[in-house]
Amino acid sequence: MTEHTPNTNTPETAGPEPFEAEDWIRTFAVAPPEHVDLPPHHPHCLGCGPANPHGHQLRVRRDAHGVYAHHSFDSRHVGAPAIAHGGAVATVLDDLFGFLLYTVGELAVTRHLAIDYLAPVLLDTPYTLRSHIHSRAGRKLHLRATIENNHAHVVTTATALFLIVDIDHFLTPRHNASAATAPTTHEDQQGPQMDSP
Ligand SMILES: CCCCCCCCCCCC(=O)SCCNC(=O)CCNC(=O)[C@H](O)C(C)(C)COP(=O)(O)OP(=O)(O)OC[C@H]1O[C@@H](n2cnc3c(N)ncnc32)[C@H](O)[C@@H]1OP(=O)(O)O
Repeated sequence: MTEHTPNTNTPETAGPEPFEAEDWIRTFAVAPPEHVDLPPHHPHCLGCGPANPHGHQLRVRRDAHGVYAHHSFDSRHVGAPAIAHGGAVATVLDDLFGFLLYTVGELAVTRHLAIDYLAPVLLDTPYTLRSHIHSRAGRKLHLRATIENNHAHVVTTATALFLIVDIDHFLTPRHNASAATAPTTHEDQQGPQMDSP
């Protein structure tokens, strides 16, 4: 059995401030104006936190259709040479989806995220990211997003299922994690099973 060794890459940055969830949820009370930067999810958010030097510091605005951002990946996000790592692209898209919550006015979290990498996302290259709500059914928000280059070519598309949660989801995350140790996944219900060795 391999002994677990601690991650030594922990950055020496200040950790998040005490979680001010009540303040954060209040920002949902008012529909934000269009074409003005929306507030980050919180200052240290990996996707959009301005105080996270290792994050993407995404700046997102609302328009009539949903939300959008102009963004470039850089050498911190490299996967194959000169190409953004697929996980970095997924991070940014997941976070972009999280900004649609300002247009919903309710809290929600990612349950399912699917990405089609249609063409490489190049480093140091400007892209426009767009996201909108495709449909809503009760707690289920079905979301869509694209990444487009300056020649109007769509290089990535994504869909997500976000589920509306109440504020307790964020106030008691450890409780929620232990409560979900044996979840039924959608694949359990519908998808193919891995063969046993
Ligand atoms: C405050 C400041 C910070 C707030 C900051 C917000 C920042 C956003 C940042 C970006 C977003 C993130 O990274 S969010 C972080 C990453 N995500 C997470 O940590 C979420 C972890 N997962 C969970 O905690 C849980 O699974 C929940 C809460 C998502 C769902 O649990 P649940 O409430 O028990 O839901 P469950 O009953 O299983 O499913 C609800 C319904 O959805 C359906 N359903 C479930 N999965 C699927 C699926 N793949 N495809 C279709 N349908 C599905 C079920 O069949 C069911 O339908 P029916 O029977 O009802 O019809």
